[in-house]
Amino acid sequence: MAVFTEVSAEEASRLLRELRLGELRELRGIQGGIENTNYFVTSEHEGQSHEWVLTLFERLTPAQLPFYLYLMKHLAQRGIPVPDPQADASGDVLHTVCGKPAALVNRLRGHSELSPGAVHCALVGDMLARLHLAARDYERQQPNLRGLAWWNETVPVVLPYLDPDQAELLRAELAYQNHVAAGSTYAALPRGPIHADLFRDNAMFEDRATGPVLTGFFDFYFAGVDTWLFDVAVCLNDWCIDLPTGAHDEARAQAFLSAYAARRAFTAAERRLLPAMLRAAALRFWISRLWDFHLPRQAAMLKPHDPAHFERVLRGRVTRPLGADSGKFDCQ
Ligand SMILES: Nc1ncnc2c1ncn2[C@@H]1O[C@H](COP(=O)(O)OP(=O)(O)OP(=O)(O)O)[C@@H](O)[C@H]1O
Ligand SMILES: N[C@@H](CCO)C(=O)O
Repeated sequence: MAVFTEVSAEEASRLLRELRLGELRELRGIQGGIENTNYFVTSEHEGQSHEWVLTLFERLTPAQLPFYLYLMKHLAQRGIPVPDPQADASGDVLHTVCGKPAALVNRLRGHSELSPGAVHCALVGDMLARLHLAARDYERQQPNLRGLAWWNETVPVVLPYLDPDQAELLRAELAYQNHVAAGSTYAALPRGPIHADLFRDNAMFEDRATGPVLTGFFDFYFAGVDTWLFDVAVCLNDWCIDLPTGAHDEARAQAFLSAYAARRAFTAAERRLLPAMLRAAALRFWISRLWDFHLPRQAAMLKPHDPAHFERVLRGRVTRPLGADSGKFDCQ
């Protein structure tokens, strides 16, 4: 469980009172997650029970948080199923709990699908395109704080922990990504607010008689303004791979891309840079996992993610680009 800060029932009750959400009935630390402290909260208001998620932000600052919280509100108001941050009497959605910046959002129904099929990937592709389009008129600006500038800063910090072969791959890939980002095709990529961390464990589904239904995306705390293609690549590298090997699953990748493109057609620049962005997305999570693994923080119980997984994914994206097996890949 990633509980970095213990929240008492008194603290949680105080927040519920401030937000006029009724009486605390249950407070439970959440297993999973490595960035923030999360609790499930149940409140009772006028005889009705309500489920919430309380997040205490451990690394993000109060200056960075309004971008994420108001983005979630913006999307929720446009019908994208995402948690809606609850406001106090003066309309503020950023609160303080145990001296930390905190937010309370509605709990999404359903469960994560950790072994997705093509049908789940298509639902995610469709909703991701809807999210990109719905966020176009979001006015706050904040870059992807885990983008190229952060990779350039962090690679020298993690390099001393790597063997020569890994260090060579990391240095070479970073140089390649700096080169790609300096080019005119990259400059032509459409951009806007992106989720930037939309892994299998950041979406919920409900199983209905007619098939799975996507009940929402959550964990927007790595969102930022960046290329839409980077978001697409992050999803392809997680939802549409065989986890043990990191290899693409072409049926799932095709389902994801076709559903996305049915909502928003990919541009010529996007089609050209998809292989490079798949490498960028693998590099991003290899670096952050190396950083979390070798420079860990204190937590009541914390399982860092395995960095070797994204080293494997990156090697795969370099040596076997998407479509290499079938000879063709369609993201029209
Ligand atoms: N709004 C929500 N509705 C339902 N469940 C949620 C919600 N927010 C968080 N959870 C649950 O809490 C768990 C941890 O949350 P989350 O993934 O946001 O952790 P984190 O530490 O903030 O981020 P990360 O995934 O980046 O490590 C999730 O796997 C999910 O089960
Ligand atoms: N999704 C990330 C963790 C949170 O950023 C990973 O799997 O490394």
